[in-house]
Amino acid sequence: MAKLLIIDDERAIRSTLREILEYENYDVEDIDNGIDGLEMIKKSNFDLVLCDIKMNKMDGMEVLEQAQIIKPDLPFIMISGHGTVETAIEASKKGAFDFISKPPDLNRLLITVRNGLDRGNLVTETKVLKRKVSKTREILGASESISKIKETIERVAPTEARVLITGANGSGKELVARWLHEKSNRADSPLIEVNCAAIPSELIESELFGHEKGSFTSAVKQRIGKFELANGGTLFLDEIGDMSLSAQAKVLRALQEHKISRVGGEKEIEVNVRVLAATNKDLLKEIEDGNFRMDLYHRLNVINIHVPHLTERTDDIPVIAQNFLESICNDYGMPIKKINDGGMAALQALPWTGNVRELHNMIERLIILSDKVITENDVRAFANPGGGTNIGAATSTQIAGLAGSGLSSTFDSFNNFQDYKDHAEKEFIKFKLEKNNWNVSKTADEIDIQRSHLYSKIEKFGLKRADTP
Ligand SMILES: Nc1ncnc2c1ncn2[C@@H]1O[C@H](COP(=O)(O)OP(=O)(O)OP(=O)(O)O)[C@@H](O)[C@H]1O
Repeated sequence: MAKLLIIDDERAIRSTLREILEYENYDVEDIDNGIDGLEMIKKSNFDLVLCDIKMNKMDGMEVLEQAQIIKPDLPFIMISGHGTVETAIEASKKGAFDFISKPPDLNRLLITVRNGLDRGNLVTETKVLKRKVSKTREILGASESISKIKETIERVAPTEARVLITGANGSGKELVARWLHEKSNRADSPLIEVNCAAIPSELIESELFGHEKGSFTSAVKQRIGKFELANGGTLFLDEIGDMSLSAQAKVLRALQEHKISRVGGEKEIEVNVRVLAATNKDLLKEIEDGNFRMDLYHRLNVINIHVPHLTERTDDIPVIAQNFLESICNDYGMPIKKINDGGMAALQALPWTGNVRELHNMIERLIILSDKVITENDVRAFANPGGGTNIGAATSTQIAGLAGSGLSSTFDSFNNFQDYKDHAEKEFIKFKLEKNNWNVSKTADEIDIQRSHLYSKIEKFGLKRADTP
């Protein structure tokens, strides 16, 4: 039964409304002033409020305004004996659902209340649905390549085909995987993600297939692996190019036989899982170098979706940037800022080494640091300090300065480019980790790479906190 509150300082009006509404089976409470009315709104869950405009202690418009802060979705119907068009407009501008005049017309009152309640339900339902899909952001962009990707998703999602999603970091591979799952017949079952780069190679098999208690030193209790957890649904193997060869052999067997066994277990367990995989590596090159199994590659690569680099689809930047701008401003609860034409053109000209993820971070930075209108100067000034977007920022004088500052002897100690790059990368990561007290998430955010990548770099360079043995 819907719960209604009447706020009106005229006793006769309160009892008339109450009688009519209770007759229609609504649960009604009433109060003669706005201050107590607001207290009641705070404490109880009303579905709708009917509120007089002209009241002594607190004006109805003020009640409406304050109620909107406490319960922004609560529908308000304003009542007035002085029903003028102006008042109605003012009330609806402030967020009232509708307006009725005194003395209330029975039919109009009932229809307005019913509509108000319907609207309230719709708002709640929409919020619930939005929350449900919130992890799957719309794939923005209308470029030819993005339109083709969307078309392929529609076509391939409802099938059981395995899909290998390729593309650079932050280009949207995971988003594509999410949509393949959402639009599949498995959408009601789980989508389980495994970031193969984030898991040390000795633990990946246990992560994927689970383990029996006591199967290795730290296996203190039985563990269910991701293949089993994804049963009936989809398993997304992200960064598959970083998976160890022994784990690859086991994944291959699971794909061929639809069976797995837990580490240290004898039993074979049947699994019904659709596998999607993603990588930023060139798997054919990895095969050539002996790091990836050819047979697994063919199993995974039934359909290939390649997500191009953002610089190959700069036409999409305005639409993505505008969407990010609105959603971030909304999240911060601030008025939506604007990007002027110069600012947008400057965004389109950046190198976007971190792709759409970097664009998102950049827009967030611009919202925080710029004034109402984001200009070309703002884009230049706040281009990513940690990533590669600041290309051109180091002047020739600065470079000359570096050469004269003793760095030239450092350069000299490296014979090849790769060694120097590794050294520079290692020192940079070490510096940032130490600066952030080895908070990996914070460091990953600051230097604009995925946490999983940071973990694999830490492993690759054998980095350790100064205080660990
Ligand atoms: N076309 C797009 N429209 C809207 N948002 C996008 C789009 N492409 C990517 N994003 C957003 O950019 C961020 C990075 O995307 P995602 O995680 O899918 O990239 P990825 O290629 O899987 O990255 P990585 O290789 O680093 O794991 C996410 O927040 C994602 O929602």
